[in-house]
Amino acid sequence: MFCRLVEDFTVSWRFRQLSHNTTQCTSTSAQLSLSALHWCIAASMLPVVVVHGGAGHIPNKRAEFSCAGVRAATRGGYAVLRGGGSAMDAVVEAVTLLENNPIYNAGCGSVLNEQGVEMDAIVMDGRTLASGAVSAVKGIANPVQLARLVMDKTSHLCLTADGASQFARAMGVQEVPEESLITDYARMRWRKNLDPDSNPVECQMGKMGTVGAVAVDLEGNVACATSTGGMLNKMEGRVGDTACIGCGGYADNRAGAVSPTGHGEAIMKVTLSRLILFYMEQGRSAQDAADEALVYMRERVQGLGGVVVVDPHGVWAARFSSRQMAWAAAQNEQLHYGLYAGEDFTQPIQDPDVPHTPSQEGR
Ligand SMILES: NC(=O)C[C@H](N)C(=O)O
Repeated sequence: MFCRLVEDFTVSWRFRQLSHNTTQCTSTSAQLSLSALHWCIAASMLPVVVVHGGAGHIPNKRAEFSCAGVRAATRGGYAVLRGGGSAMDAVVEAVTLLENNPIYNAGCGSVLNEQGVEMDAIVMDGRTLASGAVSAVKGIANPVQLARLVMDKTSHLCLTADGASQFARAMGVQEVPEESLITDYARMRWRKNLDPDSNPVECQMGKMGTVGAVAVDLEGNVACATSTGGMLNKMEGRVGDTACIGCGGYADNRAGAVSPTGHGEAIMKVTLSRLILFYMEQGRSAQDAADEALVYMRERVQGLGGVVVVDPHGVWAARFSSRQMAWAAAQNEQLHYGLYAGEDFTQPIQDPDVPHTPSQEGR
């Protein structure tokens, strides 16, 4: 509807130029006020969804699967938005698809600790600042959907461990056998990590794989969702950044939305998601705010990670300080994606997914 409106004003492609230099508006033939112009520019950039599949060091053999998965999840989230769905519906859809994909450290594919799989997830709605989270939850396929139920059906922000499981049962969420969430790869990494010769930092970096999404819908509402199995070999009951508001995600229609990935304890120390939105409130772009916060996290607490960010007008960024982060974004019927710093490949969203070899694969 918004796009059609922009066309009705017959200003077509010039809006793209004008979005970079609004002072040119005096030369446009359309008689629009500056605020109407800004509104139309913003509307022409909506909807948008940006997804990540975890920051870290992704083994070459898994890189293309990781990239294909974020592209598929982005298409899923974008279809929801194009059908008039809310930003919240879109991020939950995208993260559900990623939780169901065994390549990531979330839902099926989660890393193991001594207790098996313990998962964290969060959602946040930028319209009202409503949020829901679960931590150390076991035996369910889609923690992100349980987090949404916490938001929608309780007066609390976070439920943990057994309490979260009881709530899931009360809500009729189907329990799944733990075995169905454990992949051979997760088992292999767990065993390798127990090896006295293993390097725990390397093990962690090889299996980050948290998933997350941010979106702006046609109404200009923002939302975020993040889901993870956490850190390999974490202590039983460890609550990571993902379940903590302002750390593992934040969304506010007045500023934007963020979903992070990386070393959870570092993310929590700098409240990474809220820090990025704070920088945006000070006037920084999504990209500059993300870069500044990631530098701060590296310098202040030696933490590496990555983020996807949107502002309410649909300006987005996917940034990371780790070696890689699989990410994808959809906007204006274009799919963007990348894995290494500086990559931004594009293809029309309706084109069939073509397996793509990341440019630096094999390094
Ligand atoms: N892979 C990750 O991003 C891990 C997650 N942030 C955690 O610490 O639980």
